[in-house]
Amino acid sequence: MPFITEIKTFAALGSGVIGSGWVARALAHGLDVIAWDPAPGAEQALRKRIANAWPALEKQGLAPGASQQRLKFVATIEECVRDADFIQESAPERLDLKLDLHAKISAAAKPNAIIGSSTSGLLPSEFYESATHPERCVVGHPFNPVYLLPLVEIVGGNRTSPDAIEAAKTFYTALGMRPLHVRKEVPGFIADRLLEALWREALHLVNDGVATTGEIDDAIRFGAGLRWSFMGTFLTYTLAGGDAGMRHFMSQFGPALKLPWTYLPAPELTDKLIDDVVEGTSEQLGERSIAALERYRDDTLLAVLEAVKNSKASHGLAFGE
Ligand SMILES: NC(=O)C1=CN([C@@H]2O[C@H](COP(=O)(O)OP(=O)(O)OC[C@H]3O[C@@H](n4cnc5c(N)ncnc54)[C@H](O)[C@@H]3O)[C@@H](O)[C@H]2O)C=CC1
Ligand SMILES: C[N+](C)(C)CC(=O)CC(=O)[O-]
Repeated sequence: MPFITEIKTFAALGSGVIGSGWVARALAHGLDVIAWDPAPGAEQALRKRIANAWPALEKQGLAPGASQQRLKFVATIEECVRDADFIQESAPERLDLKLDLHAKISAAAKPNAIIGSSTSGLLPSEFYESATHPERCVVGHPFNPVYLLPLVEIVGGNRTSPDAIEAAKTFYTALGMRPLHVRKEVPGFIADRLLEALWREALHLVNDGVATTGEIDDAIRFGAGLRWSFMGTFLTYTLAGGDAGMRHFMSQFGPALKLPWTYLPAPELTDKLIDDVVEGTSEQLGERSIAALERYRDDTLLAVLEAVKNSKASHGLAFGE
């Protein structure tokens, strides 16, 4: 039986920070949404969060027929998923809770409706262990705020079908997102593995009295953070190697990885690792020269700076705040 890819009804289980973000995105894309959350007052809190997100979604542009009125809040898991074409779970990050919840969700859902979990890093093979039709179960890990940030990491478990990954990609793309298939099932996936490393170091810096949280945030938001909005670390460091690119960068700064700059153990800088990094970034460069990519970087940085400045001014803030 083919998976459902024409989605009219979206089910959201768990309507906290992330669940409400999914609901807002789905409503803005003109879907009917059914939500469930066991907390007292959850419906009111959800509707308040959506109303708060709506002006940004209106600025971005709503799909025809999009309306906050198309949200229905129900009292049981079964009512939430029974008629859904796509199901997204955003419950607390606890393995036992998700294991139990997915056994119930998948038993009550249409057998060919894709089920996605927002988990930040738990393994789908583990929490979909008791699921009915586990071949349609995936991770769809979003980023906060879910209704604006495009990235969604898609991860399959050991029983997920490749067609389910494709169906999830199709749906998330239709929701205006940028799916990234994480091909190996590893804890933390790709993005949180990176973010957690930064987070761990930031906490060490605070703990050691090196910097305040504000100073650390300044170190990110006035430097690499601006670059990261449009260029990842590998291409950024390719440019940091000058005309000689990544190979020069690796020979100059590679040894610093062995200095105690961070508390994380560094990988062995084997020839294979260097070659893989050089080849990967060469592929990313494509036909573009370093100079052309520098112009792209500079133009984009200026545009981002201008955008950040204008947006802050409209909120009564100076650029340096
Ligand atoms: N907060 C973040 O920055 C991000 C979180 N995530 C993931 O999204 C998921 C949800 O996290 P948040 O929204 O941040 O948490 P949250 O605490 O804001 O919301 C969790 C919601 O789940 C509800 N809940 C409690 N027990 C439940 C159950 N048995 N079944 C269904 N819902 C239940 C709670 O009432 C609450 O409304 C987690 O798996 C988390 O790892 C993913 C990306 C980013
Ligand atoms: C802190 N976190 C692990 C929940 C963060 C995420 O999963 C993604 C994000 O929005 O940064």
